[in-house]
Amino acid sequence: MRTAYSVETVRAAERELMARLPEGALMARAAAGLAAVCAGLLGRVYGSRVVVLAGPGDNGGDALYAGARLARRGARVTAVPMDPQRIHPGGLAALRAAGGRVEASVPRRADLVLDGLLGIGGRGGLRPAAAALAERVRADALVVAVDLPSGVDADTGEVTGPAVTADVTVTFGAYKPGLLVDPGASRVGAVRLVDIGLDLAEPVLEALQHADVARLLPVPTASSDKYRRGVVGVVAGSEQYPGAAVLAVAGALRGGAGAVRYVGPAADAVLARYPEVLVGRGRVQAWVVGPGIGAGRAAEVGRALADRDVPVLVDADGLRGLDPEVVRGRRAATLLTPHAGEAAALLGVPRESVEAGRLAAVRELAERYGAAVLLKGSTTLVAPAGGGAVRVNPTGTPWLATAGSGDVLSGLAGALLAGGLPGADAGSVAAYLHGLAGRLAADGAPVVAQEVAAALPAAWRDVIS
Ligand SMILES: NC(=O)C1=CN([C@@H]2O[C@H](COP(=O)(O)OP(=O)(O)OC[C@H]3O[C@@H](n4cnc5c(N)ncnc54)[C@H](OP(=O)(O)O)[C@@H]3O)[C@@H](O)[C@H]2O)[C@@H](O)CC1
Ligand SMILES: Nc1ncnc2c1ncn2[C@@H]1O[C@H](COP(=O)(O)OP(=O)(O)O)[C@@H](O)[C@H]1O
Ligand SMILES: [K+]
Repeated sequence: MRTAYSVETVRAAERELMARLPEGALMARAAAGLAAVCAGLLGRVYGSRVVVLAGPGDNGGDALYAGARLARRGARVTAVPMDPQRIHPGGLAALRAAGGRVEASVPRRADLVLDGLLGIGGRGGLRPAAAALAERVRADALVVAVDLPSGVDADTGEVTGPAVTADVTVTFGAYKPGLLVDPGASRVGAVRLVDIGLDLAEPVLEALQHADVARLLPVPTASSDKYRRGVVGVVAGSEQYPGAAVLAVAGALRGGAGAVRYVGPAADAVLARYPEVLVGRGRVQAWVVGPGIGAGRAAEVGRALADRDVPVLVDADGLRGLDPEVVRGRRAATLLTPHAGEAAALLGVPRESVEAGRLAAVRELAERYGAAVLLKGSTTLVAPAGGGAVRVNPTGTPWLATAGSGDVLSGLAGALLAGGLPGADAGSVAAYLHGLAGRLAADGAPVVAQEVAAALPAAWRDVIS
């Protein structure tokens, strides 16, 4: 599991460690790690041109000390302060002692730019002086962000004004949520973690890895039969959108359900493609309600939710006007799977504010409905019902933004619910496999939803191998 920690937790761990170490030891560790990554990126340090954008706090200090290390190895290092009156004194002295220079404006030529403007102490978008420096960074230089790209909120990934876009981010002690959640995540480039010895408490964000998913996947045993493996009931599709039913069923079959039971007006289309499907109501171990059902089918959603002891996944049209009290009153797991537009409608806010603040939105929905919530999109997030760490999906590809791929995800997550996984596990494991299948199926070219479903067995095998 990859874990990310809040600024508050990182600061507490830093205080605890600093009390036991000589002054400056932590910054020295950070700077040494940063300089080592920069040296690796440069290849040849001697004679290279390095620009240090130096902010007023310790982030600037890290960058200046790293610049000093590179200068000692023969790099031509120029520091440009954001505010000449407020620059890390120790870092500045070290850089000067190593032969580095300080200039008021960004030099025209650089091989590598260190963004040491703001780290975890940054609040809001870059102020004008910092923004002006960041904008002058030449596109042909490698940009290395110190701890995080300046202008990205460390706790949320929000970007509320100008911000740096890095090729590589060297982060210290722990991943911060802002490095893993969009829009911040799109600005970090490759992330390198430098261990500085922090002893961290609870993470606020976590990302499953192959081994975690392999451990969670339900696998049949000698005593399994189709009922024990789990029957998924799929309430999906309409005369207008029969394909949604076929795709949700495809996801459920490929998700390891013992059987799939289809309820709705698209049975002919479903059976033509999947003769193994049962048609009509009956006992199930989880319901998937909503993909492509169209408006005005609230009664069917209500019927599934009223089965309070059976897990239910609600997606797409099923989410319209969903009553928090009904969901909160359930005993079995409920998993809601909105995209940003559907989440915005549930929260009564504009879509843009969900996209700008994805973590806050998914947490708010999980809290309001007392349910696990999977927020789809460029960084899919899954919040558990009772609070606790949010999962961010590390697989996936923008090629998945294709009609019907969300229907496949619903069926897949429904099968995992039927297999006994709790809501947030079912959602995050489904997102992981779905993302991996999307990558395998796309392989750099356009993909359609059916192909994502067809690639699920390959994704599954990849995870357990
Ligand atoms: N924690 C750890 O374990 C370790 C931490 N380390 C390092 O310390 C970094 C944190 O340092 P930090 O606390 O000094 O804050 P930092 O990010 O430099 O920024 C604060 C300054 O920025 C300013 N400012 C704020 N917002 C702004 C804006 N929008 N636009 C412009 N200015 C803005 C703010 O000014 P003010 O708001 O006070 O006017 C203040 O002066 C951390 O990221 C890591 O690199 C490592 O050395 C070792 C281990
Ligand atoms: N930019 C993106 N990057 C990665 N995945 C994305 C992106 N945009 C959408 N997706 C994924 O594509 C799927 C689309 O689902 P959804 O919006 O419900 O579409 P549909 O209703 O047509 O199936 C989701 O799994 C979502 O996470
Ligand atoms: K930075």
